[in-house]
Amino acid sequence: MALLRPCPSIPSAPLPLPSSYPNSRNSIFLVRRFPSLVQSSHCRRSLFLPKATAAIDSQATASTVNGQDGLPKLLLEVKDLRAVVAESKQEILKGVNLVVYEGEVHAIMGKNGSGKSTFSKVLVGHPDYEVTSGSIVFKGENLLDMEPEERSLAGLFMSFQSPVEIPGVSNIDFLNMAYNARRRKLGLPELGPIEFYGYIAPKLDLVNMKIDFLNRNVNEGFSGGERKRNEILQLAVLGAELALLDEIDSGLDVDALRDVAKSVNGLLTPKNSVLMITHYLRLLEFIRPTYIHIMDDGKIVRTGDISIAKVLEKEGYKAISAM
Ligand SMILES: Nc1ncnc2c1ncn2[C@@H]1O[C@H](COP(=O)(O)OP(=O)(O)OP(=O)(O)O)[C@@H](O)[C@H]1O
Repeated sequence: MALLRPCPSIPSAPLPLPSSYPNSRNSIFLVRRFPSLVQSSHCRRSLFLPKATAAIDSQATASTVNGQDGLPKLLLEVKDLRAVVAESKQEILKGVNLVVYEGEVHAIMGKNGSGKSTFSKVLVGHPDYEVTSGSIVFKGENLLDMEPEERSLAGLFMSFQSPVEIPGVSNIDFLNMAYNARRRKLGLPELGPIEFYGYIAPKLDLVNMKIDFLNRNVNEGFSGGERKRNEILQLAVLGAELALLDEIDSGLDVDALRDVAKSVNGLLTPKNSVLMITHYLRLLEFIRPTYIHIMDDGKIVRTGDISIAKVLEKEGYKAISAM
């Protein structure tokens, strides 16, 4: 809660979200992840000006990664990770091991219910799950010691399988606050609404989104494809070192899939990494993974290259277990 800032015009509690709201636990999680956003964005709602100004160059991503010896740096190391559903104590992750270096693209595939989404949610600190043993080290720091918001500020980004709506918070305010939270963490000055508009406007082209989406409330009334594009816009704005993309291909038509994949490829640099969850080869043909992992019953049971996905597409998971 270190970033919680007072806003004179609204009460200090986070936005009330109706308990019947679809994905309301995820919404609450989002609010917990960025407690400062919701409050501050109320203060700034009226400040958005629809005219572009000069683009502001972001230093947010570049300054946190180094690599003096020229070798790729270890970004994420997960060792024997076990996790249970917090409420029922049912074990979902049963000893996950994974190593991600900067510049790599990893894909996790696996049958429905094998634990893929749970794994990515545990990485970002979703409160539905408790880690019972194992370790997660991100950029040399113990991720399990960090609050969800700290993880995000440290450079971890997650796009949800079903991106949530945030009623009453405009997209541009949300993104401006999230971006400024990251800049504060990096010791950089915050961007005001006009400067931020200059920063974000060129990124809309990258995800092929119309400008009016910025003034709409976060994901409210967005189609499935628009939500996915909006997630990638968030990623483009925040510039994460490790992006966890959970089924960004689901519900996309073929053109939208190509657009979203192109946007993700446009964000890849030798210094950042992507961990994507998918069921389909078609995404992996657009975003070529360095490694493909197969998850089964809460563990990674196979790791290989694109040929694994090809076998899977043709012959199903039985063929993988026989390999
Ligand atoms: N919060 C929860 N409460 C109860 N059960 C849960 C919870 N989260 C996950 N599970 C269970 O854990 C198992 C793994 O779920 P998870 O969503 O991680 O699977 P997945 O591999 O991502 O599946 P899919 O491919 O269908 O998206 C499932 O049996 C699911 O029902």
